[in-house]
Amino acid sequence: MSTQLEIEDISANYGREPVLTGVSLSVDAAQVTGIVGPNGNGKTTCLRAISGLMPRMSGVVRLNGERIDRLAPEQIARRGIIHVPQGDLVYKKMTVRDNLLVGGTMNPNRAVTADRLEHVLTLFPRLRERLTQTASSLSGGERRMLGIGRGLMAAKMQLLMLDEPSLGLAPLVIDQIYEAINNLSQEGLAILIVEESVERIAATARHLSLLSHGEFVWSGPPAELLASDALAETYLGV
Ligand SMILES: Nc1ncnc2c1ncn2[C@@H]1O[C@H](COP(=O)(O)OP(=O)(O)OP(=O)(O)O)[C@@H](O)[C@H]1O
Repeated sequence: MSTQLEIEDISANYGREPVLTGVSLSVDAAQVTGIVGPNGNGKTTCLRAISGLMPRMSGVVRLNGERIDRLAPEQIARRGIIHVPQGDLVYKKMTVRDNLLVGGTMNPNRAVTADRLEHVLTLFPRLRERLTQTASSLSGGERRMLGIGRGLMAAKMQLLMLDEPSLGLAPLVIDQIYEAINNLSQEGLAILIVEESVERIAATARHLSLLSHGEFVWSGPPAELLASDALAETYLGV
């Protein structure tokens, strides 16, 4: 399995306090990798560091062996790193179709955009049924699908990063979102997901890393984390 993304010894901060201290991680193609851990421990910051959104950081980020940590966010996006942030950042007054087309504005031509649109609508049939509706009329789950779908309109996709894709959704909708994630992974995409809950991501991820106070304190297969009372008690408060 080829390694798509490697981060090495990343430290980052917003102000005086370090938020990440020397974290390293790799993400393989055709696999789902998860970062889990309690709120406020640096999970989102980790994704932001990969996307080039952390001006105060050190360490190395490589995509397919090439360093990208000195590139601007838009250059990193053009290399194929898709970052779907937490919350549903959709344009509420625009239709589902137009929201998706916004995701394809950097594409080289219309044929690529048409191809991507068909891919997204196959992945999320609900969006096909609602193409001409405004985003404001969608349910929470449909809005989440639209946010992910907009990211997937990009011409180049090397790594998909999702920040808490299940947040605030009903279990049935979470299952649908994770089914789409599984399909994307089977198509060969490397996927990195931040989730607070280990249970939510355990069946999908091949590998999890547990972030606590800005450091990875454990990495391994999800079953190992679920089976460890000591890890769960110490770091997850369960
Ligand atoms: N823009 C910012 N400016 C200053 N501090 C920030 C900023 N964003 C996050 N922080 C702080 O950095 C720390 C890590 O936040 P981060 O969002 O990465 O954690 P998280 O594990 O993803 O938690 P959550 O799931 O709640 O987003 C927190 O203490 C947070 O308050």
